[in-house]
This record gives sequence, structure tokens and C-alpha cells, in this order.
Amino acid sequence: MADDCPDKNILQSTALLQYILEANSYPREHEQLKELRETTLRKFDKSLSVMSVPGDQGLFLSMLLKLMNAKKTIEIGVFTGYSLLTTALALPADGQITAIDVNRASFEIGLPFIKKAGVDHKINFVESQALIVLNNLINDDAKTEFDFAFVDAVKGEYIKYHEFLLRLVKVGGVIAYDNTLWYGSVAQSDDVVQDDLKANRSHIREFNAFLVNDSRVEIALLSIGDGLTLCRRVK
Ligand SMILES: C[S@@+](CC[C@H](N)C(=O)[O-])C[C@H]1O[C@@H](n2cnc3c(N)ncnc32)[C@H](O)[C@@H]1O
Repeated sequence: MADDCPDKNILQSTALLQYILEANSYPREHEQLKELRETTLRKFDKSLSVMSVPGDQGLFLSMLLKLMNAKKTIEIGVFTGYSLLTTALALPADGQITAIDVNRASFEIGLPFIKKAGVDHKINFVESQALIVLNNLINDDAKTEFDFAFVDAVKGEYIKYHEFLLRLVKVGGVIAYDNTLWYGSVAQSDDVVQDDLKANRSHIREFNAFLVNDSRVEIALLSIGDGLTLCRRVK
């Protein structure tokens, strides 16, 4: 794990992280994403504000969504909306995002920036436990087929989200799971892992091992941010 790296990021030095963000990614960050990020940093202490995806990952997600021509997406785990605003900006004018979080209050901190960016009409925010909404969507007669899903909520529920999402995301669509390297702890031996990382490390390791044997998806585990696994549905 990074010794001097302050953020939830698997890079091995603060200098390298700063180079990628400050010299490269932040200069291309949308003005409202910058405002949202800075507001999140002001309102929450470090342990919570690191929940937002970092700027380089945001640029990557934006590029991916545009390359895929994604139009209908679902997001599980919104917080103040950095990944959500990134997605809303990347989708076409008639794009639609179903965004789920148990906490509306944090979404509302980011909402003014989403409105200022002029993309709030693309977002349907649902305040609920994700598993309830996913179950409802499966049973909905007018079933929506999603092009893309971004998952960033309860790490111990990733396998359950995956089973639902494989019925909601179209064949050829992509499901992206955040934090799949969990501060780099997935590769550490049990005796050196920090206590506060242990529970989610175990969930993420179980999830990563599960995906390796899942023939329904093609996978790519990217070492960006805190680890991002792309699953392309193949059947
Ligand atoms: C890591 S944060 C999401 C960060 C967000 N993607 C961003 O870029 O800012 C995780 C979010 O999951 C939400 N959450 C926790 N349990 C949940 C659940 N059971 N269903 C849906 N959302 C949940 C939390 O309220 C929190 O806002």
C-alpha cells in the first residue's frame, strides 16, 4: 500500500498522484465538477470526502461512456454526486440515469452544481437501499435495459448487485465496480492489513475471485483510483 499517499488511491507516492491530478486531470475538469469536489472537501472530513471518485477516474469514466454511446445508465452509491455529475455530463441530451443512494442529504449538497451544469433533467434520484430498487426494476413490466452501471456502495453487497445488474444491463453493456483494490490491501497478507480495512478487503477479495470465474462477463481490473473493474456482459 502507498506509504505516503494521503488519498484512497493505490499509487505509491503523493507526488505521482499530484502529478496525475494537478498537472493532468484537474485542468480538464468541468467547472461544476471542480466546484462540487471543493464543496465536498469543505463539508466533510478527509475520511468521508475521499469517497468521491478522483478526477482522473472521472475523466476515464466520461471517455468510456462517450466511446460506448451510453444513453441509459444506473448508479449505485451517489454521495455528493461527483461520479453522477461526470456521467450526466457525458451522456447525450436525452440520456437517463437512475441514481440510487440511501442518503438524499449528501446528494442535495451536489445538486446545485448538477443544476448549474444544466444536466439535472437526466437524473432520476431514488432514495433507497439499492437492493430494493434493483429488485423492483427486475419486476417492473416496462423493464429498462441499461447500457452502463456504476457501482460504488456497500462492498459486501457487490455480488448481489452483480446478479441483479446482469439482468438489467444489456448484452454488450458494461458494469463498472469501484474500489476493487481497496487501498491496495487486497494484495497484502492478513497479518499486515490495517484493522479498519479488513472487513471490506475480505468482501472485495471474495468479489474479485467470484468475477474471475464468471463466464457471463469479460473483465478488466484497472489500477486507477482505488481500483475499477469493468465487466462487459457477454451473455
Ligand atoms: C463511496 S460513496 C459513493 C461515492 C460517489 N460515487 C462519488 O463519486 O461521489 C458510497 C455511497 O453509498 C451509499 N450507500 C450506503 N449503503 C447503501 C445502500 N444499501 N444502498 C444504496 N446506497 C448506499 C452511501 O450513502 C454513500 O453515499
